[in-house]
Amino acid sequence: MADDTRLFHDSTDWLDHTLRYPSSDLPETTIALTDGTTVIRRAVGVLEITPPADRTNPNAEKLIVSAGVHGNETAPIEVLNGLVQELLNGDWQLACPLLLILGNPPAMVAGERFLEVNMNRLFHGAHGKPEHQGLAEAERARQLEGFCQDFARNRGGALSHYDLHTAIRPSQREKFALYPYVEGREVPNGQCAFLLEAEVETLLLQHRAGTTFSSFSSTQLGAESFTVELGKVRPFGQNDLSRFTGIKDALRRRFRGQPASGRSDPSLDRLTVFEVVHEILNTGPSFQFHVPDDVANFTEYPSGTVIWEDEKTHYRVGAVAEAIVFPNRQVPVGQRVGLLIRPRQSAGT
Ligand SMILES: O=C(O)CCC(=O)N[C@@H](CCC(=O)O)C(=O)O
Ligand SMILES: [Zn+2]
Repeated sequence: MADDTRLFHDSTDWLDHTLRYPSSDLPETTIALTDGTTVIRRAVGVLEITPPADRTNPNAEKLIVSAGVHGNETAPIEVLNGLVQELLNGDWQLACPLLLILGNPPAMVAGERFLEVNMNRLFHGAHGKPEHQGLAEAERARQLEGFCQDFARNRGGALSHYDLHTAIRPSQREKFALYPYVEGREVPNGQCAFLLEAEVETLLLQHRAGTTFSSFSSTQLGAESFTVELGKVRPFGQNDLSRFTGIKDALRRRFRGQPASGRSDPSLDRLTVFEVVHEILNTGPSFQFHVPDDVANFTEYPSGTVIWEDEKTHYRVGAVAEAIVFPNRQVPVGQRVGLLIRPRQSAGT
């Protein structure tokens, strides 16, 4: 068992510490576990954990895992905190470098998606835009980018980033991942197998680079990055964590450097792949969104349905039915109101 009092002071664990000191600029603190693993608390809610130099890293990788970029998406935060506690308890040994992030501590305390501005639109340099100057969430996004850049530069191994979320709406597909757009990139089979191991059976291919955390890490750091939606938003303590054992077990397996489970390649057929056809943006005062507020993610609309309109345009579903993901009319002008998607069409179809 580690002496984690220097890391977490008077708090019971990492999450408790993060919620007690959400906006504090605490100095960096380092401890060594009895097995030689180094744990650095780089900032509130940010741990960089490195196994001893003589330990093998069988999967030759390093991992960034983030949760709580939206403060009210609590289940993945609880999952990550549980894994940290297991490691500090000495339940298992770490094989690869980790950067673990609880993204937006003040919003976590408030139980809100964000306080001033949606932090998952502030990456990839967007934190530097004039309209975001002085906002705490922009400063946090800039700080997190810096930690990720240092980690990518200083630690060896192939980099993956999993940014864990839960969705506002119910979903016809409970768990799904989004693969940020990087020109020419194909999802590696090993990543597909990992998603399936985590019980994530649906993958959505983005159609252009954005300002999300996963888009930043894939484009700027060359990581294999995914935003992973694991269920529905609920307050701390109200999550049924038995619905999150897939991701917890799969991450623990990677942290320990164990080989992927023995599923053979044909199992990859179980992954259903969608592509984004159209990103709906709030175009301003005349914007009308015709999708009801309570519609579930992946609800399908037949060809010809008018989805949104404004004084200049109306958008109709094309020749093939399209499904809605992340419908949310409560976003500022210029931001995403939803994504329209359809099953990926293979080349030639
Ligand atoms: O349920 C919702 O409407 C939002 C859930 C969520 O936070 N999703 C992410 C997806 C990011 C991506 O496109 O990779 C977000 O909206 O930031
Ligand atoms: Zn989210």
